[in-house]
Amino acid sequence: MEVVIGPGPELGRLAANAIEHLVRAQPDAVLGLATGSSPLAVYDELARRHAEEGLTFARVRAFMLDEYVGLAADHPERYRNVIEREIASRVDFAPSAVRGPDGLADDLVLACAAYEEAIAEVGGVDLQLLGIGTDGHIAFNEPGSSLASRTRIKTLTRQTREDNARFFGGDVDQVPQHCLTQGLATIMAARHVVLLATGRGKAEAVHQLVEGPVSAMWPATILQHHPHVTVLVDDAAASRLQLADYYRETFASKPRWQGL
Ligand SMILES: N[C@@H]1[C@@H](O)[C@H](O)[C@@H](COP(=O)(O)O)O[C@@H]1O
Repeated sequence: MEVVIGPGPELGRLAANAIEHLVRAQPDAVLGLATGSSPLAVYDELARRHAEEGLTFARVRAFMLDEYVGLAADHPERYRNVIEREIASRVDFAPSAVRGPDGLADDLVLACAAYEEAIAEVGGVDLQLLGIGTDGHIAFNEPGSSLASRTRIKTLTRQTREDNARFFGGDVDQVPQHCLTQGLATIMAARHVVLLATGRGKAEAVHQLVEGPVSAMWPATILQHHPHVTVLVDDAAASRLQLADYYRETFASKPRWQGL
């Protein structure tokens, strides 16, 4: 696990570099897209590079991490619409190149199985962007999630619904209770995981992710078993890291050709 500590915009550029490097080398790469505020700097940078530097996503396929159950098709906070707004509409993905779990399916169990199959059919995710919840969840894998889980229905914790209420006019009751989410094993199958976290609210989750014992109580800790994880954090999110100085020193002396 590589930990990079730096200012927010720099983190966005580093993640965008990794994506650009992948997409230029492999134009039909498969990206994993995350919602939430953490990846927004990355999406802004990718949109800029598309507009100004000709970075193209014309052959890229993309899979979303998760989706609320039951939000109307045109609800602005439905993750499918969020991804459309924040990135898909700003670059040149082919129509239907971006897929997400169907939170409006009549048969949600079947929809989850179909989603796993769709990811497998394209050969899996090459680079997965991730945020992290204050309780250590990734995608919507709440504490207690099976470390071997696959895409399935989950119930959101009160904490997550309160954290996300800001997107629903501050009203926690408007935040759905259920979601469909890639499982921890689904995420672990991605070939490179790039996780972004900023702000003091994420400091404990980041500490557990990087330095805590692997435990379903902090689901993100499963990433310690992944061979290629990049954790991009600002000073505030890094403030509880015991080995912060070592991570800083390591990154400062890293050969630039190595990339992330
Ligand atoms: N399902 C999403 C997660 O994928 C995201 O990582 C988390 C953190 O969001 P933010 O980046 O806004 O703090 O929020 C939601 O719960």
